[in-house]
Amino acid sequence: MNSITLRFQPALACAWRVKTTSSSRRIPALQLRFCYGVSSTDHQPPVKTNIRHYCSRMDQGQGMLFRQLFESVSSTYTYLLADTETKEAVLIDPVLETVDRDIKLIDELGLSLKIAVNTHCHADHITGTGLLKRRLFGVKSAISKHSGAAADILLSEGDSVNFGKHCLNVRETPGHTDGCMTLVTGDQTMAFTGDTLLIRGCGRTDFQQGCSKKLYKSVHEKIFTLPGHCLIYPAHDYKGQTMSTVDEEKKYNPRLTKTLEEFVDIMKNLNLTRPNKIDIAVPANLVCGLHDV
Ligand SMILES: N[C@@H](CCC(=O)N[C@@H](CSS)C(=O)NCC(=O)O)C(=O)O
Repeated sequence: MNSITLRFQPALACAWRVKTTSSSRRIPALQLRFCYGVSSTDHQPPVKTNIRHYCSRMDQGQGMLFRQLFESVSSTYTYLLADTETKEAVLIDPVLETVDRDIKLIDELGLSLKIAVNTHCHADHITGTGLLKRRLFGVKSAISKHSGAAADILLSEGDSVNFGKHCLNVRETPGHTDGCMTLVTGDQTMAFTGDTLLIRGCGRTDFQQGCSKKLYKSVHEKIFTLPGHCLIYPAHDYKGQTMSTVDEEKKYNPRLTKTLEEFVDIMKNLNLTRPNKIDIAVPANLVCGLHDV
C-alpha cells in the first residue's frame, strides 16, 4: 500500500521553508483566456452555463476546506480540498483553461498546492496539471498507473493521497477508461467519481478502453458499497447538477439501477458524438497536459 504523505517529506518541507507563502511559490507565466459558453450532450437539452464561474461548498466541520469549481466549455468540475490548519491542498481534475482561476483562489485562501490529481486520462479537455506544475513550485502530478499517462505519482487501488490530517483513498473504477479511479475521503463522506459515475448518468464506454461491463461492476462494487450518505462529486455535469449521494444514485440513476444486460444495451445505444477535442486532449493528457513537464 502506497501512502503519499505530504506533511513529512523532508525535501518538500525544506522547500516550503525557503518559499514561505503560497504566492511566493508562483512562477509567472502564460496568461490564459477564460472560456465561457454553452455545453450539451447529444441526448440532453443544452444548458446555458456561462453565468456560473464556480459553485462552492465549505467545510464539513472537520477542518477541511472544500470548493467545487466549474469549467463551462467542457462542463468539468475541478475540486479543491485542503487542510485548514496545515494549508496543504489537493486539486482534483484541473482544466488547462482555468489554471489562472485555480491559482488565484489557492493564493487568496493562503493554501499550498501539493498534488494535482486526475481521476483518469480525459478525452474532452486538456488537464491543467502540467501548467500548474510549471507555475507553482513543488506541485506533484498524480494519475492511475493503469492510465498509461506520465505523472510524478502513479496511483493504484488502496493508495492514499494525504494532505494535512486528511486523505483521499484510491478505488480503481475502470470502465470509462482502464485508468479511472474514484477518490474517497478518509471518513467516506465524499467520493470524487471522475467519469465513472455521473449524476443520474455515467461515463460513456465507446472509446479509449471503454467497457460497459467493467463500468457496471466498478460502480456496484466500489461506489454503491460506500455509505448511503456519501456525497458524490463527478468530473462533469451537463445539466447544472452539482452533487448527489450514493443512496440517490442507487435509487434514481436511470442506467445503473438496471440489470447488467439492460445497462450494456443502454450504453451501446447512447449515440453520443465524439468529444470535439479528443484528438488533441488524449495525447496531451498522456504527458500531463504539456510536453516537457
Ligand atoms: N460534447 C462533449 C463531450 C460529452 C461527453 O462525451 N462526455 C463524456 C465525458 S467527457 S469524455 C461522457 O462520458 N458523457 C456521458 C454522457 O452520458 O453524457 C465534447 O465535445 O467535449
